Amino acid sequence: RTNTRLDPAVSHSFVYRGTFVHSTQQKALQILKDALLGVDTQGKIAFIEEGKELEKLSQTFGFKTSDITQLAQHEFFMPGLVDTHIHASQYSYAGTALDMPLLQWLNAYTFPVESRFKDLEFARKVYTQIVRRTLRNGTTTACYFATIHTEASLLLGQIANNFGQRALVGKVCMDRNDCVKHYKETLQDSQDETCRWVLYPLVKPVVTPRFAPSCTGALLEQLGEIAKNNNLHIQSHISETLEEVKLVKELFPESESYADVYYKHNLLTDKTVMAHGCHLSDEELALFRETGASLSHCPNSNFSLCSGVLNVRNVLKHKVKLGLGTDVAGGYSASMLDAVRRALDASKVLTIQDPKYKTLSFEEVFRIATLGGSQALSLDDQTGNFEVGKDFDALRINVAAEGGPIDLIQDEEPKVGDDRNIAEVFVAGRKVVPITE
Ligand SMILES: Nc1nc2[nH]cnc2c(=O)[nH]1
Ligand SMILES: [Zn+2]
Repeated sequence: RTNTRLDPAVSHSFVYRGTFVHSTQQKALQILKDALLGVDTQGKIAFIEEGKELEKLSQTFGFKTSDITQLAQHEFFMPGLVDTHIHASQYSYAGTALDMPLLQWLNAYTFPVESRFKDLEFARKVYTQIVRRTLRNGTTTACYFATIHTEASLLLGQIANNFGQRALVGKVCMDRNDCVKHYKETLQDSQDETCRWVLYPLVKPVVTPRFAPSCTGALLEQLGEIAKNNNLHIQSHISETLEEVKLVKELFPESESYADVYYKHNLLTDKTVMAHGCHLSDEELALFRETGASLSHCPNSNFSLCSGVLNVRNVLKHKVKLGLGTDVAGGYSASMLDAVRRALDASKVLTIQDPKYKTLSFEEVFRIATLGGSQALSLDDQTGNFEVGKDFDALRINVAAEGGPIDLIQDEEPKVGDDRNIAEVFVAGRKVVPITE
């Protein structure tokens, strides 16, 4: 299917004036009032400067005052949210089946549902719904797990691209599954199928060993090779539960730690994102730092499956790159704003357990959900904040949205909103929400 809406030739340059909120390396939350932001025909940020520079900017970039869209008092732009870990294939049962710990949950619910993605019509239905839902919730970049089925995984990439969502899409690899015996593949198939990929402007492949217990050492070895030879992104799970850590110790007795299993197979690189990491040791975090690998914090999932609580302060202390993830359907919500709230809750749990633990501020979590996520996915040269030269991935927030969840009482009050406050979503300068098809 061709989609003229996504043809770069039809996009126009534009300018907004008003409040812009984003994160930088120096400041967790920077609020730019009365700023002018221009987007070029390639969807990139051409300038972001103070309103008083209007004269100079309009001359340099050749726009008229009448070309500027003025934001209202109760509106602002923020960077798009980056979901660093989400299972698109598990969306059909999100919000159910959270009554077991991880390893039982995988066998009882996950593997049987994922087996169904051999059926492309089922895949199309679920994948269309998850892309629409996450876009409406402000996820401009998603790092997806699909299933072991290549055709369906390619379809997910096509759907994300057609709706205009930036995405990494992973065909899941697993050659070990003793519980749902037909839901696995041979080593050779896993390898060959991983190498089949169609390129879209917004969508890239990500090498995806499910996690160490689903893979033989030989498969991990091959996937590490493929990633290295093609300079590909890598994603998996690590140290989500204690039971899983114990299992990995038994399956890979020659490795010093869970992180060492991935490290030995060349799967910890500066383009790797590992989900969870709740039970990683300081030595393992140091290995992440050394290799440039990152973590995806998925607090809703960690609470829902009673897996653990990630000590984010300790991760940041080790200077490991960190993003936020929904981990649908271990996490019951596909909303990154939910992930933000749960990340704050997780941090407060640690403070309740130890009053000396410094709770994360909402500014810090905002940064992890935007700039942090882009760094965790090694996409921070393209997205994550409003720096000149990056793509314009942005949410137009209306604090006083009609039918929204909050009331404006005093102008400056910080408030917690939800998807009803997300009026418009832009990816690479294209308006992708409201969805027009
Ligand atoms: N939460 C979660 N953890 C996993 N570990 C291996 N597979 C999965 C999965 O599908 N979800
Ligand atoms: Zn997961």
